[in-house]
Amino acid sequence: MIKIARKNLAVIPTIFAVVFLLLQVFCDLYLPTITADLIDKGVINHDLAYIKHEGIMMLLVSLVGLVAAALNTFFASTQAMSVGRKLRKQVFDKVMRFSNKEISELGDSSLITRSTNDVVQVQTVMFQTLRMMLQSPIMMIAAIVLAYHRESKLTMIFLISLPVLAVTVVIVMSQAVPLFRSIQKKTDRINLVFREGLTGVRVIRAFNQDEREQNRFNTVNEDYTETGIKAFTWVAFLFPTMTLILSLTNVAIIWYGAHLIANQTMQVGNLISFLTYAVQILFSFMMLAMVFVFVPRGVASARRINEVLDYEVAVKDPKPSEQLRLTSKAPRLQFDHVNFRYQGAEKLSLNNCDFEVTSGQTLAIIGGTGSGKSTLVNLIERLFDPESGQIKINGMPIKRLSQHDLHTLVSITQQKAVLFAGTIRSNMQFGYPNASDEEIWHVLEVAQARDFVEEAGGLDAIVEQDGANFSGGQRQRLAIARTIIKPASIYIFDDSFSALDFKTDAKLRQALKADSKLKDAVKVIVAQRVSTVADADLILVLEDGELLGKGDHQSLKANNQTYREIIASQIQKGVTTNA
Ligand SMILES: Nc1ncnc2c1ncn2[C@@H]1O[C@H](COP(=O)(O)OP(=O)(O)OP(=O)(O)O)[C@@H](O)[C@H]1O
Repeated sequence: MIKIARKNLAVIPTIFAVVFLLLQVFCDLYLPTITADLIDKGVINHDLAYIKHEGIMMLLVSLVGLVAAALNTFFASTQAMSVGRKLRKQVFDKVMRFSNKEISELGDSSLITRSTNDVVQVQTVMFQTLRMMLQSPIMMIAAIVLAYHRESKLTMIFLISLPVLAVTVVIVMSQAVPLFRSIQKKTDRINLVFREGLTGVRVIRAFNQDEREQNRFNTVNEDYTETGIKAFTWVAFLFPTMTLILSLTNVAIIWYGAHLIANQTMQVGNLISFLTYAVQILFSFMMLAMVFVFVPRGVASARRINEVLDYEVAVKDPKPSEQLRLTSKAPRLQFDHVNFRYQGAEKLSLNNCDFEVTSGQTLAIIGGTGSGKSTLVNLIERLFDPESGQIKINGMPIKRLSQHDLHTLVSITQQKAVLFAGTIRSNMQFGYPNASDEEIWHVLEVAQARDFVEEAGGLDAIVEQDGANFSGGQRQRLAIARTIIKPASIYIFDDSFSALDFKTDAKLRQALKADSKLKDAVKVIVAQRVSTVADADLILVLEDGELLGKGDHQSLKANNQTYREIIASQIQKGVTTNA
């Protein structure tokens, strides 16, 4: 929490918040002194001028206290909101640098909770620190000193009431704080189940598993609710108990004070101001107890946020001194004996992968499911680094390029087409912000998407979240258009043609080949169908991470058993058209 405060609180507004707080505390503490004087010197002596003077003074002090409280609240709340804004941005920026590995380790639902709920908890603690947490101890100590100064004998009552209050707070907090901590984890769990239910809603219905999912959600929801009720029951118990102690303390002060007045060892004004100090002391104690409810929750949240911010990302940029600069050489992609294994896996997912493709060439990767095709293309994008071997683009090891430069060189259509809520134009400009309408229509035409985009209403047609208002094949074509609108050296299409019918697949590949912008680039096509890869310059045949064949269609057909088997299986199924 301290780390977050140090990094994110602006100095000047924080100082203002503290200064106004101190001013407010001073005014609050000064008021009982004026009251005592007003009664003891003004009322008892029937001195009207003094009463008037002290009355105006009280009014002024109250007014200053009020303005100071308002200004403290203003600075405390704007600072707390600003800390929240900064933290959300920092978490978002960090998550943008995460690869799948980091996201799956931390969990995407948990990341959402951390950037929303946890940030709100930290924000609340920041506000309360600048408002109450500083105010309560200062007020309490100063009020005890002033009360002692007014009437030392009466202060003895606090020797009983304050320890009783402290014991009550400790008992309640020892029960409530662990419960509040576990609420955070349970929020993650609710988000996870809710999210799975949302994204998998069609599958759940198709398998008639609605009831099972509802029960699963009910279980986590009830667990969360029960924990919340238990935690707040403890808090609910705390406040009436504290109010009772406060009232009993007041009764004791009045009772003992009345005796002292009767014995003429104390004045009435002193008793009244002492009572005000007593309320301030006990009220500050209650506020401090409140802070003890929020602080542990906030600290737990701050820890969860720091865990994200301090998370060591596996793929890092090279040191500036080791970084290579981008050059405008003819594109070339090389895999130099690359081995790759997923974390914790026994087997290599890519074994001794070695090939080279140059400017204008098309590399195709074919193989069964789980053979390592996506792994290979993800390595080009540096979603993860190889265990051994090197990947080079334009002769430069990609590990020595900044990720920004690498992503400038590579443009990819992922296996699952991802579109963003907006319009067709905004989705296309995501690939190339300066793209003109003319350029957008051109790539839509190459990607065989022109017809359905025109039908949908042109470039301003709405794209819903995840592209939900387009079919799987249409989404893929839009994703392909977005990939090729970006100027790059290497274009990767990871199984991007799978949802297209044969005719569209063939037309799209032909248009890609004929496109002048892509002419000199290296094209990498991942596919399951032989017809999609047949006209590539180099075809890699993968099976279980092993590179079983390398060559063009004719040579593989003549010499490679696995490739022949793939062709045979597709002819049997009637899949190939021109193999
Ligand atoms: N994140 C991951 N963690 C661990 N293992 C993984 C991960 N992703 C993939 N694998 C494993 O690596 C192997 C290769 O997977 P990859 O996704 O590259 O296959 P693919 O050829 O693209 O398959 P498909 O055609 O079904 O997409 C598979 O055995 C898979 O189980």
